[in-house]
Amino acid sequence: ISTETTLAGIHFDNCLMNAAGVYCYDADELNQIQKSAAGTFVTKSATVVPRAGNPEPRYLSTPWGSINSMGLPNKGLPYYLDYVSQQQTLFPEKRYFQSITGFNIDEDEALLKQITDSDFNGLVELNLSCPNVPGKPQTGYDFETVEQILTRVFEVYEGPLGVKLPPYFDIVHFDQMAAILNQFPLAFINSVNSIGNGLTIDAATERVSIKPKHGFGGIGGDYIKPTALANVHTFYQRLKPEIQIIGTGGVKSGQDVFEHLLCGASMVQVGTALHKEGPQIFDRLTAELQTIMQQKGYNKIADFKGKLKYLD
Ligand SMILES: C=Cc1c(C(=O)O)[nH]c(=O)[nH]c1=O
Repeated sequence: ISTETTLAGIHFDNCLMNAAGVYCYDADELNQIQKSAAGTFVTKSATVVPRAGNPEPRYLSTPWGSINSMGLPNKGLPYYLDYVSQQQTLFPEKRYFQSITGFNIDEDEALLKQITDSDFNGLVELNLSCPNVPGKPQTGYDFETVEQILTRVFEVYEGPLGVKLPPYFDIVHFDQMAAILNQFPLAFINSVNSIGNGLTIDAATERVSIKPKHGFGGIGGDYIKPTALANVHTFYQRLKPEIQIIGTGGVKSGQDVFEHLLCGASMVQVGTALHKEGPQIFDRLTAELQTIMQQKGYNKIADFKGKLKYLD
């Protein structure tokens, strides 16, 4: 029973990894994912210069998931490129993900040029969906800008690259985004980022849970699994087969992983549940997925990937 997978022609021993933003801020956290049962890791979305992020409290775990308005705290791209370079030397057969996010198209280009000029041999995850930088709109909801960014990106970058997308909620939006994405030689898309600008409150104190943005933040966890599965499956139906899908959102059990794969994901990322349980979650999720596969008579992911059945 194998939970290995292939993405952009690259083999990973396990289809599970962290979601950008969780357990990936610095070398200490990334080392923990590296040592875990995860097949690889993605770094925290890196910006041109380091950022402290938003004031705390900026993250809250709730019974059904999480809310966050981190504000893109990160060590800056050079830090992560150095770390990944070390890991590439230690583990030459492994490939890693570098998440990046510019605040404009020129920053995206600058970040990609830095990666090109480095010895990075992994995959780039261009984050188009950070919901928590006050004053900055969700790029992923601005279709013209997405098209402009991807046009520039593929003029300047040649390595395997995918985009981290926000969740969409409208069939016409799915059609429009798929039509844009299908124009480009993307290695993958990653659906979904947190559902932006949710609000959780504490009835006892009559206050919001987090400090930034009057308590508004990205929602993750159980709350978002139906939305995540719909986005994964919709893009699986609409994108050309060369563009694979990373499924993110609401994963906390082997069944959740199975559901994302059934909807068409080739890789599955874990955020909120990883934050709660720690990197040993990957042992549990892998074992639970293998049990489900065994019960159903599947030996490998290809046996059921994307084979969700309809009732018609
Ligand atoms: C990269 C910024 C993001 C953040 C953040 O740093 O606030 N939180 C998310 O839920 N998703 C993001 O993409």
